[in-house]
Amino acid sequence: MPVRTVIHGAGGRMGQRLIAVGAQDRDVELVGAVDASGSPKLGQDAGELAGAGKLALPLASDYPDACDAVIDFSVPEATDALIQQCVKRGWPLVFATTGLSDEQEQKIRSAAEVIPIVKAASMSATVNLTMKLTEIAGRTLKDHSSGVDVEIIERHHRYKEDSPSGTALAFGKIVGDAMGLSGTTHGRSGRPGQRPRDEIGYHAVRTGDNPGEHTIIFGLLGETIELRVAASNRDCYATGAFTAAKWLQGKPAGLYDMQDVLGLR
Ligand SMILES: NC(=O)C1=CN([C@@H]2O[C@H](COP(=O)(O)OP(=O)(O)OC[C@H]3O[C@@H](n4cnc5c(N)ncnc54)[C@H](OP(=O)(O)O)[C@@H]3O)[C@@H](O)[C@H]2O)C=CC1
Ligand SMILES: O=C(O)C1=N[C@H](C(=O)O)C[C@H](O)C1
Repeated sequence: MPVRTVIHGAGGRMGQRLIAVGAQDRDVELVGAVDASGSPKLGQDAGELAGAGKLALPLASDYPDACDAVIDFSVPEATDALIQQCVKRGWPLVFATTGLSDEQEQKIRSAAEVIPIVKAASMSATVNLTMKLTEIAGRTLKDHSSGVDVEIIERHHRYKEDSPSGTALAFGKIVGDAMGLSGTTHGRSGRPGQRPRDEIGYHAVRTGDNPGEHTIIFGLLGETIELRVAASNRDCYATGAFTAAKWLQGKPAGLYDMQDVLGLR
């Protein structure tokens, strides 16, 4: 049976790609396209809006009566209402929105005591594989005699509102845990002095229509290793989100991530 899926944030850049990718997937049935109650796009056919042809699925601010999973790519402010719905109805949730407050993060953790949730800053398979490689690099280089400087550069489109990206922060957490680095700096200017050893530097670039690119630099004395992963369009995130929605079927309540979905744990 196809996984009956609701897309939350269906009118957005990612939402439209989810509609287009989901419409082509025989193991998925799109049963809801939810967007903000004030959106001027409400009532439009989600398939036509996504350039995927008519799907008889109007963009709406409310949910259908039944579904097997909700996939969310929206805004942090929508988190409360979204998780209330999912918890009330017992619906599994794939949560992809980034830039949450600590309070919103806590609400997701509480909801995961009741329903199964996959939450990941990136749904892309190659980004998640790069996270595994980053962990290995961090563990391997942790005690290198020359010292190791870790800098994370992320590039995204001009419309992105949060910074650094959720994925850059996730890379930073992985490398920080692996190497015991506790400090952070965001860009540098003026005369900050010599680079402290225990800090991770984040650099957020915003240009054009870049769908997402991350480089993790491990700088030693005498050599450098860089791990770089780049999307050429948004479909890697959409495909990963549907993989997660299928994986969630029959799972018990809990907070999972794409490392669990992809067997990378
Ligand atoms: N984890 C991952 O793999 C990825 C995560 N992301 C994240 O996904 C999020 C969305 O990105 P993107 O698609 O580019 O952003 P967009 O701004 O294009 O889309 C957000 C959508 O959410 C809608 N929205 C706003 N308020 C609500 C609400 N209360 N209920 C339902 N929908 C609402 C917006 O409607 P309106 O325009 O009318 O306000 C818009 O259609 C970001 O946080 C981004 O970082 C993005 C790509 C990959
Ligand atoms: O806003 C985006 O576009 C993206 N956001 C996510 C993030 O903040 O990490 C994932 C991806 O890089 C695209």
